[in-house]
Amino acid sequence: SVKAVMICGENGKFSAGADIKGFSSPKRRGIALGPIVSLIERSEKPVVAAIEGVALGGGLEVALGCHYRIAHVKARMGLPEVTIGLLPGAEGTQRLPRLVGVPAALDMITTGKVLCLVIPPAWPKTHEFLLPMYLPDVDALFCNSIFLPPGQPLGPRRLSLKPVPKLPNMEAFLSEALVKVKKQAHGCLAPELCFQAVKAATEQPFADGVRREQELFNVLLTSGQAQALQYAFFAERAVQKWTTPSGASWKISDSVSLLSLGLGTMGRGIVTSLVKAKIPVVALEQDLEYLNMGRKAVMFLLEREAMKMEQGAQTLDFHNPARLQFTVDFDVLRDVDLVIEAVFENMALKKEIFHKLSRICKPGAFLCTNTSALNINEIASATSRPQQVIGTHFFSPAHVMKLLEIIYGHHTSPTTIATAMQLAKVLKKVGVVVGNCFGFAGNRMMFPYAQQAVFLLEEGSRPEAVDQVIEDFGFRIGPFRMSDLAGLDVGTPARQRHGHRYSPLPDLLCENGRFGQKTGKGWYQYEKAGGRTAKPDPWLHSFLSQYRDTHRIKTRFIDQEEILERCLFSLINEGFDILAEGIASGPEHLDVIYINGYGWPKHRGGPMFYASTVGLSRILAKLQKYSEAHPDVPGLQPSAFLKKLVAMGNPPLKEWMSYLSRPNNKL
Ligand SMILES: CCCCCCC/C=C/C(=O)SCCNC(=O)CCNC(=O)[C@H](O)C(C)(C)COP(=O)(O)OP(=O)(O)OC[C@H]1O[C@@H](n2cnc3c(N)ncnc32)[C@H](O)[C@@H]1OP(=O)(O)O
Repeated sequence: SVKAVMICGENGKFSAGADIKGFSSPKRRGIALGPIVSLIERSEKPVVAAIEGVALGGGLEVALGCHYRIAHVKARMGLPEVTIGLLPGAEGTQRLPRLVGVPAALDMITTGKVLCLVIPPAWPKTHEFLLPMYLPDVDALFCNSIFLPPGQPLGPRRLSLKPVPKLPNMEAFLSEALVKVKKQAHGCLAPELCFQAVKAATEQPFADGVRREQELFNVLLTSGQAQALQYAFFAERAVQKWTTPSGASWKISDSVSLLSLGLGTMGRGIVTSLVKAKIPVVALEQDLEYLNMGRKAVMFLLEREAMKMEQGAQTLDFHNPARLQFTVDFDVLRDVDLVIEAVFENMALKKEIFHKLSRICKPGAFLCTNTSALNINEIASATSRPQQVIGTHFFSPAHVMKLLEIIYGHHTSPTTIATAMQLAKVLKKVGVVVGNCFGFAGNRMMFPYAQQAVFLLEEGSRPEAVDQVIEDFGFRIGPFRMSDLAGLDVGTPARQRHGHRYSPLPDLLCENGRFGQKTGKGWYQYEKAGGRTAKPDPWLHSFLSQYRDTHRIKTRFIDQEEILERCLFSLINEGFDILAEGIASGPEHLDVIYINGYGWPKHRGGPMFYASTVGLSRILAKLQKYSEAHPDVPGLQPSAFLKKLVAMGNPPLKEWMSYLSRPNNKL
């Protein structure tokens, strides 16, 4: 007597797909979702997927096996398997191209992007709750009637029986698409295998395509990259859970007002990011000329962001003074709830400003500093409310980069930490709480990495060789291209001495007017000042030779292994010290910082996860070897904590912190 079946989710969500934890569980072995989807499709009774909230991964694949799909206007759909190192392994790579065509299916499957419904303006508003599923750029077949026509044969509704829509130039299209996929993958395997699975749909009958999908799925399932990406998925969520026994919290509501102080590069990005999050913001500068320059730059950024959004400028509402105001009048400080200071990186200046803030701001206001390295306690000491002072280290460009490093000082209260974490959440950033030390967690680990890169040049390597190795590893940009981009005159504390070997090379380049891209010359040469295309520079090569001759440094050939290990293992080594000192509360925190703030390739899981896959004993042995060969080079002497973990038999990453006796009392 059943007429039709409707599959729906619970609590406003259709399905987030397979349980990601299960992929590494032995219980999962042998269970497959594809045959269940096929069974649904073969049903003699019509089956409808009613999609509300998210339909992701295996969830969307179930919907693709149904004969009809209807969706709530706010539904979000996607096949994000590629982001966790897999492919849609429940026949999704074969059904989706049959439904939406190869270009749209390839785009969804190889990027994992999650799509919202785009409702054509002409559609009646009366059916707001359940609308036919409609995705942008998609074949009209995707829009189904919400009424099941009685007695309609189900054959044409079974996607597996449909042909993949032809393209006039399929072969050319696929070769171009593969080039694009490889370029964007930066060494990650899953996008290319996703591509291969969709390609199979264009070449083979459904059943053969499914077999190919399974083969490729199994390759990915057992790959280290899938494990790294799944670890990163859970690590990102774990580090954002910050609670205190007292349950300290702070809500950012519409009535809260924030002030950003300083409209340099960082301040501009911070203001843009606050406006994007719809938080009322006042932008304050000390000087009218800087204010006007800053205003122009912020407006430019906001116009660009608005263009990317569906309803554009209207949604951001940034011409409304109640939402965004520019001023040089420090009196506005009296009314704001939270200040983010982003002035020049200079302790005396920051202290002067914090003293002023502390005098003018209302007693409850939180005072955040966007320093990237300076001592939070010293900044807080200039105020009468050190408990409300905290570091909020944004990464450039601040309206794009996902990381917010949150640094608590000696006196910072739990409520202040909770506030900064809440700020990160509202800004859709990943907030990671760390302790106070020079460079905090992220930059402190970056210093030895940058230092090693320069030492390698002294010893015989070239910027392009070092960058190539690091980029082949998966970083988007190597240390020298990055240095040229940021500007060589932007203080990299890699030049600090502390009684160890120090390389003056970056300073010498600055003395020669080579500040990087902005002057058209740095570690590389560029087509013009401000140019972006880095070319190896013969001038630099002969400068390096002369430098080595002057200092009687014997040039030697440095292989790729040494470049990679000295740069990355010194960074990881510093990470072990940071953990031992309680600056970060776990290796996951350092990994999330590196993936979201420093371009560490996600498919390698972050530096500490990578260390666990390389093996701690190997890392220790290599550090010992390099530090013996270069006893004067800082950053290569193995961390005591690393040695301890090796002595304890190389325990798994999740147990590392249990080998430390000093618990971190704030986190
Ligand atoms: C039976 C055999 C099956 C074989 C199937 C083969 C093919 C199928 C493959 C897949 O389906 S792979 C999974 C694809 N799905 C995803 O990648 C979705 C991942 N999740 C998200 O994108 C987001 O979590 C969300 C669903 C959009 C919700 O985001 P929101 O910001 O609202 O909350 P979160 O903090 O992210 O998540 C809450 C909570 O839920 C956990 N979680 C979410 N999705 C999954 C999942 N797919 N598996 C396991 N756990 C998941 C997440 O970790 C959070 O947990 P807690 O931190 O609160 O413990």
